[in-house]
Amino acid sequence: MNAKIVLLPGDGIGPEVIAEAKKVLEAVGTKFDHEFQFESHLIGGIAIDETGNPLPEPTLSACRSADGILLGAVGGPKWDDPNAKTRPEAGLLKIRKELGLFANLRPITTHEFLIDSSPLRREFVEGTDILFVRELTGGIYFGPSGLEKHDDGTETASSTMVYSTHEVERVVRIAAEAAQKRSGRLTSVDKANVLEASRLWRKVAERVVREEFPDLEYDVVLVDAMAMHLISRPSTFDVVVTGNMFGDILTDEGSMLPGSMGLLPSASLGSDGPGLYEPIHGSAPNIANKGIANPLATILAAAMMLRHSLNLEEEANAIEAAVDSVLRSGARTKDLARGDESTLSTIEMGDRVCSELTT
Ligand SMILES: NC(=O)C1=CN([C@@H]2O[C@H](COP(=O)(O)OP(=O)(O)OC[C@H]3O[C@@H](n4cnc5c(N)ncnc54)[C@H](O)[C@@H]3O)[C@@H](O)[C@H]2O)C=CC1
Ligand SMILES: CC(C)CC(=O)C(=O)O
Ligand SMILES: [Mg+2]
Repeated sequence: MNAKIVLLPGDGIGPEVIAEAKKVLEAVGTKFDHEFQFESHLIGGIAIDETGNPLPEPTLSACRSADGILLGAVGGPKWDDPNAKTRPEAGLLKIRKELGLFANLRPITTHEFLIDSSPLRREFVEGTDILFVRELTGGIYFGPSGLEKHDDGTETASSTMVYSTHEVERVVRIAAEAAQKRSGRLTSVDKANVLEASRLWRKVAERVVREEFPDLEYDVVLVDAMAMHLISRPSTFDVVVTGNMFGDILTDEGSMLPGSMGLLPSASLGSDGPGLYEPIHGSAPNIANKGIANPLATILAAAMMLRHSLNLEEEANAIEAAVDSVLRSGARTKDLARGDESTLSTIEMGDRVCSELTT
């Protein structure tokens, strides 16, 4: 197959992990006889530096005509000035919105061969296999916001959580369909005891499940309690659907179940057009340019791209199997190593996955 893949390396460790994922995609292309054409474009802080815009028009139009989009990460202290006209993160929010990518799939699975990399005790972590479905183009990251300056020099700022019936319906359907294909359990997470937007979320989610997916085992959990249950009984969850900010926070927390943010990929999907695939982590400025970032989340995001956007299931499985086998062999980047275990660099880890694929 011929496919155009747009790479958006971004900032910090973004270019380092994207380089490894590209290498793995090239290895898969050679193994399965595909022609992947790669085009790199600007997003985030580097795009602000070069064009003044965190999502320049050429980037957006290249993405619109792509078969799949793979993103590293955006942001960093260089662009953190609260008085700046724009921020790197605005580019990421805008591309998600412009491409209509309302459903963000974030799988969290633990494996026997990685259990010792988790900071949590084995008995809590074992058997975890959760698919988070995070709403991605609504909620508090997209509602009206403002900053008011007062005469006495103080300020008032606001960010508003807004959800409409349609936004909840469509993401709950995606989650419910995924649950039907898995263990048939769906949990919706909200803060309906306090937030009006969550009360609408809960009402709509319950109706969609009752009317369209009556066979699912369905429950609702408040987000604060979910933060606890995610650690104390993660293996009891199957598919979890939640709003934009709650999903963002809970999945970073959930990354400690397998042991590192550097392991978790994500797929952002809309009703049509290309999907966008990225690790769940950010630009990790504290480890950028040191050659120690874990590239596996981005490599696994590339596998999700092959599966969901290019319909290449066998190729996606091959990447996932190669990653499993490399980890099973004991290979660890610094984030996963315990004690004085020896560690691989970002590039060495990418190389190990490639050679596993080609043997
Ligand atoms: N999707 C994106 O582009 C995202 C961007 N950000 C941005 O990233 C910047 C840094 O944010 P942080 O809060 O520090 O979150 P972060 O996710 O970049 O890093 C959190 C911690 O995890 C570690 N980490 C992250 N990815 C890793 C990897 N692949 N291998 C090994 N260790 C890894 C980092 O070293 C750090 O200690 C900010 O500007 C933030 O806005 C944050 C989250 C998502
Ligand atoms: C806009 C992003 C920085 C939000 C985020 O942290 C994420 O999508 O994981
Ligand atoms: Mg996040």
